[in-house]
Amino acid sequence: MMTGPSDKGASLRVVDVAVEFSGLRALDGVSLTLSPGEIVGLIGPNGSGKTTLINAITGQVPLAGGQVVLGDRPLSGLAPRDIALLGLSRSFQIVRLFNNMTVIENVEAGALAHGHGLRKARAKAEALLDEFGLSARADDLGGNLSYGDKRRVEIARALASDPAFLMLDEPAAGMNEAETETLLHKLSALPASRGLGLLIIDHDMGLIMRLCDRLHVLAFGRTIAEGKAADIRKDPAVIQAYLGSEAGIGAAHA
Ligand SMILES: Nc1ncnc2c1ncn2[C@@H]1O[C@H](COP(=O)(O)OP(=O)(O)OP(=O)(O)O)[C@@H](O)[C@H]1O
Repeated sequence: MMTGPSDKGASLRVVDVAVEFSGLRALDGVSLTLSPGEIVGLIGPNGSGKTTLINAITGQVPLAGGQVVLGDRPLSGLAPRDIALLGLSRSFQIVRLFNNMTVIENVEAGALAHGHGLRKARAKAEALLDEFGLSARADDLGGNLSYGDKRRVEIARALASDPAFLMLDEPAAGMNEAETETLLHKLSALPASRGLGLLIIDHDMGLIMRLCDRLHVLAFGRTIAEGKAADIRKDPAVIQAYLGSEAGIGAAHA
């Protein structure tokens, strides 16, 4: 079993990755590097392979080609739990909380799973609940929370393991404008305060454009563009993929 996080400062590299489902190529030749301290947005139309890429990085789906490397350590073939122990944490598009556990227990679970003792896990969970404005909900059952609160608990739980890299799958989905704005500020502070690299999928282009240092764009399982948000907005291949107009990128999912 793997123990301990990888070297802080190491980059996460996705190299020429392919994933297949019953012969369908969901990802084909995708390469991406995520470094500590940066926020990369992973965007693309529905079904373009964004969630599959996170699943491939975190070991939830096997690779049909290419590799994922953390520092100089290949992750391919490792179980999701071992990849998580190396410092890769994630949230899910459909929130996965323990509905019959309290909010603080849910967040503690993230720390306990990474080998922290009870006292340290509790202290970490309390600090994270405070950071994400969830302290008043600490003793509520996970299942009784609003959708936006569930998403924030899931992010807090993912952070409880002190990850080197955090991958968030549509963290703002279902949030109202005020909740999204608060989330934006919390997320934008993470790379500097914790030195982590953040990979984020979201259909809210306002959020993505403001939050991300760089964007990586998928369509039909392939990379069609990567670069700075301002350049991506004007990229003809991206405009074509998003309903055929530049306004479409901002308006289609805003
Ligand atoms: N477990 C699976 N089994 C079979 N096909 C799958 C599986 N997971 C994903 N796919 C297919 O792979 C393709 C990419 O799906 P994926 O969910 O990664 O796209 P996405 O870009 O995240 O989409 P969305 O924006 O709608 O969440 C789709 O055609 C999808 O139907």
